[in-house]
Amino acid sequence: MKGIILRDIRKSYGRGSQILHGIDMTIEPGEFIVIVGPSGCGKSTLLRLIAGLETCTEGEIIIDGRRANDLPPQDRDIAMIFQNYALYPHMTVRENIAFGLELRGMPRRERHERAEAVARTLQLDPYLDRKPGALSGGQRQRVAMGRAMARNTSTFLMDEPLSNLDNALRVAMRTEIKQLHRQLGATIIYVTHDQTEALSLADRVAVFKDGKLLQFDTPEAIYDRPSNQFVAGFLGAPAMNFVAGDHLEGLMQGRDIIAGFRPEALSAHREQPAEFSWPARALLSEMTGADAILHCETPVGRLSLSIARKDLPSDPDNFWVGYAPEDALLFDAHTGNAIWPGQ
Ligand SMILES: Nc1ncnc2c1ncn2[C@@H]1O[C@H](COP(=O)(O)OP(=O)(O)OP(=O)(O)O)[C@@H](O)[C@H]1O
Repeated sequence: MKGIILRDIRKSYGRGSQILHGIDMTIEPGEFIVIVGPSGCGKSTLLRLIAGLETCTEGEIIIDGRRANDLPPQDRDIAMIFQNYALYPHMTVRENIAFGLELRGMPRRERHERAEAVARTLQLDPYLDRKPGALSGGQRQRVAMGRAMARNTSTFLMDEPLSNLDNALRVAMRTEIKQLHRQLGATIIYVTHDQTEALSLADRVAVFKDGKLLQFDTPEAIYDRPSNQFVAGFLGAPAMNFVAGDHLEGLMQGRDIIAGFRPEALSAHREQPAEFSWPARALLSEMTGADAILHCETPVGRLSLSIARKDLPSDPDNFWVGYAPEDALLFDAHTGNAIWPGQ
């Protein structure tokens, strides 16, 4: 079977410092997987295990149907792209892209032809004779990807490849990486701590925390049906609003729950709506374009609303925040696990 299967992967560095606690994932060929989670949760460690740069303490890594635990990195048909590009400053773009091919003994002419073909795909052909110092951050990033692509591998591992770029470039490169993925049909496993990157790039998102995989699903499922309160709060910007269950009317009673409302699920009103609302006072409104993010203070705590600018309250010191109980996602206050209707 093609693809990558991780079975009960555990990793510890010496005694008492377990970094990964039994990770199970099946990655289909051609999938774009994004691994997301807070700093230190083990994302890079998992990538390094798949690449073969580290060995796992327990568990199995199956690549294209073959147990790969003992395969050296060069025999895994995998290319890794790091955030600090690792380009050679004294080499041209052509030589940088062709570099890995030389190590594999490909003749010079063929190497350069291959580098030029890859450069065309990445729209780097005007820069083939330049050195990295004369390129923008985004162009350098593309050269690093070009080097990985030149090797014709079926799987790319990317560790925060956009984190050194400024915001505008990051957004542009996101689109490029997505297009490239369509073009190459390769499997991509991409690590980031940026939830926007995760939701916008991935076919499936893997959310990690403290060395555990909390949820592995499509961006839509992760957003709409998070499996627990951490996942709900980590993905989505602004973050989900959490309200203690005993403050809520119209929701199930008799169980300790936390209700989560996405910022777009709340509304602002000049007059008190007939039901389900809290009085509010604005703290800050951020213009994001046609919409605005309204941060406000209410008796149930601070809330963030994402609303059309035209719906911003005319009196920021005196308005109402409305909610519909059916829009709340419910979490067990003790375990943090999601509670779905009927449970
Ligand atoms: N060689 C090592 N020896 C001991 N501990 C290590 C080693 N490499 C990583 N760690 C620890 O493993 C944990 C996970 O590190 P990892 O780099 O996988 O996290 P990450 O999720 O990628 O974080 P970040 O987003 O900050 O890069 C960290 O606590 C780190 O200190």
